[in-house]
Amino acid sequence: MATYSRLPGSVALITLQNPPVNALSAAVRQGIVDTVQRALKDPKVTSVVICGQNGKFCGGADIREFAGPMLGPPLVPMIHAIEAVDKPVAAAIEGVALGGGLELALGCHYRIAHSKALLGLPEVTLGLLPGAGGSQRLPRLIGLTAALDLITTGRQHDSSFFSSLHLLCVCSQSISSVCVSGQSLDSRRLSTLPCPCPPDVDSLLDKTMVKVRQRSRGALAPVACVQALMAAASLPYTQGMEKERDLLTTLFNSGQARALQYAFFSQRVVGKWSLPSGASWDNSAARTISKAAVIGLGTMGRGIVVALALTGISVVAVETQEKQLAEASQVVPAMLQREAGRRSLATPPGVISFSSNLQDVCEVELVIEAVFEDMSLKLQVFRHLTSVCRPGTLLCSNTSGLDIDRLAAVTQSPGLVVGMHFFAPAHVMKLLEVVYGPRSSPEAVATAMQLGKRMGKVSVAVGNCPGFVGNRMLKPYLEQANFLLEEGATPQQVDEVLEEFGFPMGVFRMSDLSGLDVGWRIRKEAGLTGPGVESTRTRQGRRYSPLPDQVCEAGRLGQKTGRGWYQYDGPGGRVARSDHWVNIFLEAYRAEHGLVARSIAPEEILERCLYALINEGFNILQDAMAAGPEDIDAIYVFGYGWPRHHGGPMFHAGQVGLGRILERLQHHHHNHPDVPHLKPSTLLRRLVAVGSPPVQKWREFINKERVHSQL
Ligand SMILES: CCC[C@H](O)CC(=O)SCCNC(=O)CCNC(=O)[C@H](O)C(C)(C)COP(=O)([O-])OP(=O)([O-])OC[C@H]1O[C@@H](n2cnc3c(N)ncnc32)[C@H](O)[C@@H]1OP(=O)([O-])[O-]
Repeated sequence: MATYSRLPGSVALITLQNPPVNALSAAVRQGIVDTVQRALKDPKVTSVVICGQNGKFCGGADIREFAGPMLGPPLVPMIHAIEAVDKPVAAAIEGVALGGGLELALGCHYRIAHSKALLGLPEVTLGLLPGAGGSQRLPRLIGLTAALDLITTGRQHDSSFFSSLHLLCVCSQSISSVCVSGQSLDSRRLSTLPCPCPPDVDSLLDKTMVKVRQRSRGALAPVACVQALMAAASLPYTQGMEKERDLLTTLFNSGQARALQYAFFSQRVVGKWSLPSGASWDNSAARTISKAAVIGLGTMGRGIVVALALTGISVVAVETQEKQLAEASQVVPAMLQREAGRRSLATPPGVISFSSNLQDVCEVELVIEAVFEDMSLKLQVFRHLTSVCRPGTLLCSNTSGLDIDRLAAVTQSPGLVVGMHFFAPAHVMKLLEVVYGPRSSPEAVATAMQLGKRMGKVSVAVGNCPGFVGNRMLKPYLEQANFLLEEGATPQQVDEVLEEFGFPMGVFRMSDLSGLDVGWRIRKEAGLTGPGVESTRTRQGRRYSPLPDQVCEAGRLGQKTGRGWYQYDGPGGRVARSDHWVNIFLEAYRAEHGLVARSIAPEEILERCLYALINEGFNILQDAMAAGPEDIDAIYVFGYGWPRHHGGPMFHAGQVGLGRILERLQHHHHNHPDVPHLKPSTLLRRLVAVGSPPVQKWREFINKERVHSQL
């Protein structure tokens, strides 16, 4: 709703009220229409101020209402009517003015914002465009070039940025005493103004279109945003608004908008974590950490040190190898400075002290171990930590898939051990998997989740199983990609199909970037390859592809060696070029194993890679290693480059149709009975059997099935 009050004098104050961010729900829109009418009818009122309750102007259209029928007064005519009134209307902006909230402000004749307010048009991130006149009014006010950048990226900025674009005036006191009466409104109605364009407008629009297509492959909304701004640059306002409406309708009805809105909510759902034990975000207290230590200063450890220091935590950074320590103590402060500058931090970074002595962690509250991915080494570190740290210190491991329970078992307080699985580079990547074992205490999980949030991560609580959630699902995906090479595909073919789907990098390019030796070492530890293991295509009772092992044995470890599945300009090179060596190698391999290459359709490549991964997601839900599909989807969107406009693997499964996924998995499993990952999961079968409920209902269904022991 919106409330109406008269300030002393002749100003009417309209206050939007819809916690937590005063989103423009049907009730709020109706409230605005009614209160504006009231102000117009009152002869004593000479000006109107619109503000939001609780120090937040407005977070935009109410996204929760998008799934239902349109009720209440529509936004576009409401904003237009405000712009047309003959009493001056000012938007008094505190907190946020985002999306429809900023569009409402653009319909007002004046905008006054608190210096700390955050503004922007983030609709593109929800698969939409600013469809309440924002795509037409904003460029008329700040010019086409600046509007293109803001609208196609959805970037948010503070009020001083917008003040420099003459969008608003900044004030640092209370906004309640704004006085704007007695001034002419003719030039304040943005819809009546021309759109300032640079002389090379066509070239600017063309370049932006190319850029957005490259940046967000396959995404519809950024392209529609450019098209709407083309209309603003070339058409009168009314026709521009028609174009905006048509484009918005197309986007609204697209699966991409549904996927992106789902991704918005799933990011928030994962913060409200719960464990099978009943512990959850609202019944478990987190400790506030101010001193932490990181053990191991390789790539991951360095990133973690920077991520912690950026939140103001003092860090003891420990590395026992002198050379590595000397290098890290040079590199880490520079990384911190760069990142702190980029983020214009409010909190000063924490102090980092470097040490080669594990004893130096004795005063900290939390330790993150980030040594080499080797169980015996990690066990040794945990044994040592438990003897030197103060009782009550939280001990975390950055392992990407090793058993947290085994690490906990060698400590004095197994309840204080959790996994904190960061993704490289750890100070940049948004995802954090917080891994709990059966003995992890709610306090330890809550503290790790809270710490992740402070570091700006999307933290997801996951169960302790090999590979946890993300890497466990990655395994069948990688496996299918290798099998496809055996059967006749090339790395480029597979990568192109996956990149066309929207991944920033196909599976082989990604493996080259991460380093092929990472998986090689894990397979050696699992006894799947290495000296004494027979070079067959069946190992441990199932189909196995020795292809990636053989590539490593040839000294090709990916970008770091200048060669892997592709060739690069040299060690550390970034640009992948196809390599004749790989084609010859694949031919020789097929000949050796009596395999006849066949031509494989892109659909088969996509289905086998994605559906094997999705199937494992169902197994993970079935095993209660993730609380719900949103957890898996957030992990894939924020940690594995899953295209956000496809929502996440589990959401995508729902979009494709669970029946279809089941049928295709059955088909591929029939053709490859020696690949267990293609065998459809029981949960998938059960969901199909009950009529394929929407993804939002799965969590409830799984819990019920578990109670009745159906899973
Ligand atoms: C016709 C077309 C018109 C127009 O062009 C389209 C739009 O405007 S599209 C819209 C364009 N606008 C946007 O894209 C802005 C989207 N919002 C944001 O970016 C951030 O939420 C914000 C910066 C506002 C606050 O960040 P923070 O302080 O870290 O807090 P938080 O993020 O945790 O959120 C707290 C709670 O608020 C909820 N909620 C938030 N916004 C909305 C909403 N619009 N609606 C409903 N709910 C919303 C959120 O779900 C959460 O609920 P819960 O139940 O407690 O989990």
